[in-house]
Amino acid sequence: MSDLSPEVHDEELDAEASVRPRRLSDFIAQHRVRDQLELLLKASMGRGAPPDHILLSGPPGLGKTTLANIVAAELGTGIRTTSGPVIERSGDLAAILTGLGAGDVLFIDEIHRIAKPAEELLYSAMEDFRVDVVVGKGPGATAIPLDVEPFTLVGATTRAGLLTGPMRDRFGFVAHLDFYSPADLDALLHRSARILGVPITPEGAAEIAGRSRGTPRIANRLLRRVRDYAEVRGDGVVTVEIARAALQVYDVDALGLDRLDRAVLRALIESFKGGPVGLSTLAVAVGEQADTVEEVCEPFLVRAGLLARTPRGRVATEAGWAHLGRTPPQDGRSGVFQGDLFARDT
Ligand SMILES: Nc1ncnc2c1ncn2[C@@H]1O[C@H](COP(=O)(O)OP(=O)(O)OP(=O)(O)O)[C@@H](O)[C@H]1O
Ligand SMILES: [Mg+2]
Repeated sequence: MSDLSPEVHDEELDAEASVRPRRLSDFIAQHRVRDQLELLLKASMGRGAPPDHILLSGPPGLGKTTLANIVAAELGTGIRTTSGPVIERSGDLAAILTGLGAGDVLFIDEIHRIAKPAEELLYSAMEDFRVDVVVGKGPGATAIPLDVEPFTLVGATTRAGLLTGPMRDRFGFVAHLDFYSPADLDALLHRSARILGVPITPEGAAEIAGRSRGTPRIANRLLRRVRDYAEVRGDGVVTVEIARAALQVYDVDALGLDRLDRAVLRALIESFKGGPVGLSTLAVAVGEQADTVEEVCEPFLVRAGLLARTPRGRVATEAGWAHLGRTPPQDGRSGVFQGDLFARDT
């Protein structure tokens, strides 16, 4: 996995923990979501009842897990963490639900990947704070109703579109996290550098911020890599020169694209003449899972205006061609995206 992938590396968990904000006031940017959450939490504490269930969606590394933990910290309650793919049988989920304390937060990561029977059990728990556990099989099976303490479900998903309607409807608060601006990431880098004890100049921080693909996790990761470089090849201070030299070593280009992003763009342009080409074909061309290309590379390539998703497939934009230093063919047959009416972000 590359340095720019927003997914978590194992050895990274400790490093992330040290800079992870604990309270809402430490959470950088995303002001709208922050304000809305603050209202929701304060109102519920005033009433002495747990807040509505909360759904957090957005690309990897933007702060969903961080916010889930912040919700519990602000409420002063316990938090139980699990994830969709882990809950295979509804019995697993029933055990978790009945073990919750009053007012606890249940955090289910990747909630779109929860198995169907467990999902149905979750409906009644979310709505009525009770679950029916079926014991036995066939005609002799009986449903035993069990009470669940009032709790708040915090669900996180990178693919809100994959959630079923009934599931989405049961969340009283839905927040979508968006990519961070370079200025936000700049503030985040200064905060992380302070916590890690890394001396950094304003220009050094700005250079890293601009190449972090709008993603806090990547900004923090690049900061750690640049710090390594500064300590080994410099005097420990992260300056703009050090940041540039280090990011070159780590193969991060001026827009923050990494090797896989560039491979996707290059395949699209060089192998498929700019598209349109289907996602799975494109994924095979770069030797990656379609999911990874769709969830990790594409959101950023689309946001950077280099690639567009159309009903006919993926196409490179003019900026995409230009980023690879190429001009799109002018024969009218190329897939250059001109911003047509049918473009949609699916
Ligand atoms: N708003 C923020 N302010 C400061 N740091 C942040 C913020 N958002 C995220 N981070 C940092 O980025 C890291 C990644 O965030 P987090 O683990 O919450 O992402 P995620 O959305 O849960 O990603 P995934 O979808 O991969 O689970 C955290 O360790 C945290 O340090
Ligand atoms: Mg997470």
